[in-house]
Order: sequence, then C-alpha cells, then structure tokens
Amino acid sequence: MLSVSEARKRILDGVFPLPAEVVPLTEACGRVSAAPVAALLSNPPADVSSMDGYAVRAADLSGGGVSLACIGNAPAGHPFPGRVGAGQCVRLFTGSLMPAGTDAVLIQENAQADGTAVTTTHTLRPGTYVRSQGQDFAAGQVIIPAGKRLSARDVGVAAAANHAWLAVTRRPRVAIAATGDELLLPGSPVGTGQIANSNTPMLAALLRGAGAEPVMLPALRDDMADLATLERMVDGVDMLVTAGGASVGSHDLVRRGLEQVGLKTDFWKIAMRPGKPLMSGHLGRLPFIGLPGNPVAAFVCSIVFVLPALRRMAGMAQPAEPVMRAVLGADVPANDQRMDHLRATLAHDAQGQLVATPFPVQDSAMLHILAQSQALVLRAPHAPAAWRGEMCDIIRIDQAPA
Ligand SMILES: Nc1nc2c(c(=O)[nH]1)N[C@H]1C(S)=C(S)[C@@H](COP(=O)(O)OP(=O)(O)OC[C@H]3O[C@@H](n4cnc5c(N)ncnc54)[C@H](O)[C@@H]3O)O[C@H]1N2
Ligand code: MOO
Repeated sequence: MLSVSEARKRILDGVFPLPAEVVPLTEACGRVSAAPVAALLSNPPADVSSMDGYAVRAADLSGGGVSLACIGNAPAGHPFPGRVGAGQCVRLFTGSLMPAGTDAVLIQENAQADGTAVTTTHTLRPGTYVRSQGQDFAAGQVIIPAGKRLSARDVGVAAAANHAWLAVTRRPRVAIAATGDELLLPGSPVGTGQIANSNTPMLAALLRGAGAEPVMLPALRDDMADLATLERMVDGVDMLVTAGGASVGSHDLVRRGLEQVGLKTDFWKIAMRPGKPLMSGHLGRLPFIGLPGNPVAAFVCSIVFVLPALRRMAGMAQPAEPVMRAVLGADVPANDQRMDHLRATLAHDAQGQLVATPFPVQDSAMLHILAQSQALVLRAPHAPAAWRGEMCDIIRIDQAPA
C-alpha cells in the first residue's frame, strides 16, 4: 500500500496554483499573497521623534548645561518649516518630523521650559530618540513574500507601506459530497438506521477556516446513478471531495460511480490509520479526493491531504501541515504497517514542555473524542511501543490553519 507521504506527493503533483485577484486591504487577512509585496513608502518616511520633547542639535548640549531658544512648535503632521540653528530648539512630539538642522530629541522630563527658553543640564548623543528614515523598511523593499497567508500583522505592514489593495490567489472552491443511504440533514427526524450527516458540515467548516470556499452538495445515495450526477454538480469548482463509500463493501460505490463518468483514479487505499480507503484522481481536469466515510478518518485525511492540496492551489511554498515535537503523555503500543494518527489532548508539564496524551480509545467514528483533541500523535509504520515521557511527533489541530 502507498505510504502517507507518497500519497500526499501524488495529490500535490496533481494540483496547481489558482489565478490571482485583487482585494481591498481590509479583506486581505487570511488570503494568500499572489506576488511579493514591495513597500511604496519607507517607514518611517522621514526621520521622526520617538518621544515628546524638543528637537535639538546634540552639539549644543555637549557642555552639560545650556539654555536654548525654542523657535517653534511642530506636532505630528505639522512639520517645522524652517531650519534650526545653533542655540535653538523646536517643541515636538512623538511622531513629529525632525526639523532641518536638528539631530536629537531632548525629552521634556529633562528640560525646564520658561517662556521660549528651554534649559537642561543633560547631554545627548546625535540620534537620541530619533527614528531614522526607513529604519523599519525602505521604499521598494519586499515586506511580504509571495505565497504567504496574510495575518493581521501583514495587513498592518502593507498599510504602513501605503497599499490599499493586495493581489491574492483566488479562494479554491471545493465541492463536498457525502455519500450514504443512511444520511440525513442534521436536525431532521431520525428514523431507524438513519444518522445525521456530520461530514459535510464538518469538512465545510474546516475548509472555510483554511481559506477555501466550500460548496456543500446534497448527500448522495449509495447508487451508481446518483453518484453519476456528481459530474453535473461540479461546474466552476476547483476540487471535488467526497466522503464515504470508499471502502470495499458492495455499497461502497464512489470510485466505480465516478469512473463511469470519467474519473481517472490515481490511487486507492493507503497505509494510514484512520483513512485506509482514501482515493485520489481527476475527473477531467478536476482534482478529486475521495475520503473515507468514518468522520474521524474524513477529518484526519482532510488535515493530511486536502488542506495541503488547497495550500498548493493557493501558491504556498510549504503545503504540508507542520510537524512539531511533544512529550508523550501515555504509553502507546507498537504500530502495524499503517501510519497512525492518534487523537490526543495537549497540556504543558511543570517544565513548560508540551505534552500530548492520546485518548485510550481511537475508533475512527468517535467524533466527541476528535472534538476534544488538540493534536494528532504521529506513529510511523512499524514504530515500536513508546512510553510516557518519550518525545513524539505531532500535528496540531487546535489552531487556525496557516
Ligand atoms: N471489510 C472491510 N471493511 C472495512 C474496511 C476494510 O478494509 N475492509 N475498511 C474500514 C475503514 S478503515 C474505513 S475508514 C471504513 C470507510 O468506509 P467508507 O468510506 O466506505 O465509508 P462508509 O461505509 O460510507 O461509512 C463508514 C461509517 O461512517 C459513517 N458515515 C459515512 N458518512 C457519514 C457522514 N457524512 N456523516 C456521518 N457519518 C457518516 C457511516 O454511517 C458508517 O458508519 O470502512 C471500513 N470497513
Ligand atoms: O482507517 Mo478507517 O479510516 O479505520 O476508519
């Protein structure tokens, strides 16, 4: 069976970055930059004061006691128009432009003002309390690389660099179809043998949080004709994700149902738990990922395969979920040939180290345990038993995806 990393590589090889669109800066948070963003302005645009006080010539203060003539007042946004000569100073405030001829700021706590006379016994080095032009970034400098999911901090730096609009990759539109005769819309009266469809809303929420635009299709019946209708429901989408009907039972028809309308299957079944019956391929040019129906398997496979594919479509350089290290909070048995993803809680120990404690029951239908989990503990194929206190690899599932 295909390994998890080989399956992910094959999925990533089958998807491509989407085109760019331009959005207002206020809509850019969470989107992915489509091109490097270069500063239109330096920050600060000119030398400015970092404190409230007086713009002085440092050389005037070198004697250790001086009285200066205050020749003007220059609040932020109101630059002093003239030049400051020897023995003179200008009243200014945090953010004020440094007047021509000055090179330091005497903070008001260290000065006595009496009318227009400002006296001090302090000495200053040139540059004291001055933020120099371009100290943060220079005009033309790249402040945001291409392929970065934009944070509120990126919005701030882009605004400071005078951008009102940013080019971002279009949100991937992902059609999600659950399959199963037993499925009902959550909230429906539930008859014998029926269950609420949890996969569609869960996956839509996960994908929306990851910056995609989910298109929730109605649940399909375990029926070749019903599955064939999928082909007509995916106009204008960038990826098709199904959940369910992936296994070997006689009612698990997704692969055959889609193959009859042109699906080219790339692979089916991988060495993963949960998620063994995962499948992938293309319906025409449309990338397709067939998730297993067990909701925990559908979720874990989405973290491991669907989100990386969406990141590749968004043009991100690092599509795979980052793997972190943690201390194991419980013993775990030796693993078989399937790479395992144990649902676990996270906490910090007395030394401040992250501790991941897998739940003792790992059934792939147990959504309540998934909902309480904050991480997946990764167990390589054939890993030997591991003991509480050993280090392990984890993927966090409790944070907004990046
Ligand atoms: N003989 C074998 N049986 C199974 C194997 C196997 O290798 N040999 N693999 C098992 C594994 S692993 C998984 S995972 C499941 C996946 O099967 P399917 O993808 O065909 O999923 P379904 O049979 O459609 O459903 C499985 C389970 O999940 C429930 N379900 C399905 N969709 C939803 C939904 N949208 N919301 C909530 N719950 C859903 C469904 O009712 C079933 O209980 O196959 C194993 N079997
Ligand atoms: O691997 Mo399945 O995905 O056990 O539930």
